[in-house]
Amino acid sequence: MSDPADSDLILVLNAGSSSIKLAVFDSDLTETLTGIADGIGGAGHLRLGSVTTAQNFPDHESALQAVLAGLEANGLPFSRFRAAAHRVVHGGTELTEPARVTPEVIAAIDRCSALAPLHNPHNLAAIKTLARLASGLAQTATFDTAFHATNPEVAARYAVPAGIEARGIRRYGFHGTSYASLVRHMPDMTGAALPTRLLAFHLGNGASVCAIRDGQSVATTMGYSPLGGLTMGTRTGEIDGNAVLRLAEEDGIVATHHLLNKESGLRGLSGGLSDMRALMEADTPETRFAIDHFCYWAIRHAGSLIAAMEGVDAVAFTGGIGENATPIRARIFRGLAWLGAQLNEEANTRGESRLHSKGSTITGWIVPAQEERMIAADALHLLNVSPP
Ligand SMILES: Nc1ncnc2c1ncn2[C@@H]1O[C@H](COP(=O)(O)OP(=O)(O)O)[C@@H](O)[C@H]1O
Ligand SMILES: CC(=O)OP(=O)(O)O
Ligand SMILES: [Mg+2]
Repeated sequence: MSDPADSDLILVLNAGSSSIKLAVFDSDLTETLTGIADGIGGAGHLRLGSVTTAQNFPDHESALQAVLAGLEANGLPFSRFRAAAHRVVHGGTELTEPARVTPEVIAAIDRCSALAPLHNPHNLAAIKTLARLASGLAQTATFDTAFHATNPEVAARYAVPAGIEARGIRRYGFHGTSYASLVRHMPDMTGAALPTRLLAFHLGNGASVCAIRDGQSVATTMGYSPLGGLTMGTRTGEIDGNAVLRLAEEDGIVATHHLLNKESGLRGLSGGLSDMRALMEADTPETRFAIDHFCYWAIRHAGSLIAAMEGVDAVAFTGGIGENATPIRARIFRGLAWLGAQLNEEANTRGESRLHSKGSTITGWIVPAQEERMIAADALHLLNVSPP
């Protein structure tokens, strides 16, 4: 047994569709290491701290094995960790709070796998692999859906009969870990209380917008799965159900699933590129249209969410695009000019956290996504409340 004083670190794992992000935190929530294994499914990379090596990752299992071997090589064997804390994308209606991983929680996550097919199976695989390789290690899970459990029923329900709703066909919403961390950290950043009506844009590969009233989610753009709402890197966003039915009938369910989740969105519109930085650099008519589509739908959905919270006091941008894609952020903020939003162009170009100009009736902010820190904080809370 290692000295418990040596095993005070939290390992956070965020297993996505093609990457596994990791972060290590100490008991003061200081981040001591970050890394990523990406390109899963082919030729990939493992980055730990500032060191990147090219590696082949045929599947998630091999990527996770490489992550764990890399941690060990960096003096971080399992015995140094107090817990492994996971981002789990879909918690359904059963898992609306962070949880210690137990056989019952694993079974509940499994039941949600069909609802988030690009994410949950990988989240679960990481949990099961760690349970096998480090059976004594405590594990916790933080659910992306949990933050939206406060949505009123009228926002969460689809207009389907009760029997269909009872089968779990409802709007859950995602990126909740990111929105929860935004709510927690924004007052420290701005030096003011959290705005009453906050419109938060999480713009990454997956993208969504959330209406946050008094710190609680009241509406969001994603629905039953992370496919709905905004135009995304490879996902359609909103699409008519009958169009989906026709595609499934003509092309089959597997091909339609792949099309909607992996070949659409920016990739579909641009003819191949899903990465916003690459799209901006390419600057062709197709990539320009794809970017127009992304911004138009972000603004149009924003209008719906603003109506749901009866106005807006502040706008926050987070995620890889929200934090870094200067012209995209500018277009979306300018898209709210009809409400009195005025961008400070220089501040936006410099990537400053405060984006609005003096006369703006709505404040605008960049708030870096801190999903991993949130997940580690949840784990520490769970461990301290109910130690193993
Ligand atoms: N400097 C940048 N300029 C424009 N886009 C950027 C920049 N940095 C990152 N991005 C974009 O952010 C997106 C990835 O966001 P991220 O939040 O990391 O995604 P995810 O966590 O969903 O995989 C990509 O489209 C990427 O091109
Ligand atoms: C829920 C979701 O879309 O997550 P990501 O943006 O990481 O793909
Ligand atoms: Mg993300």
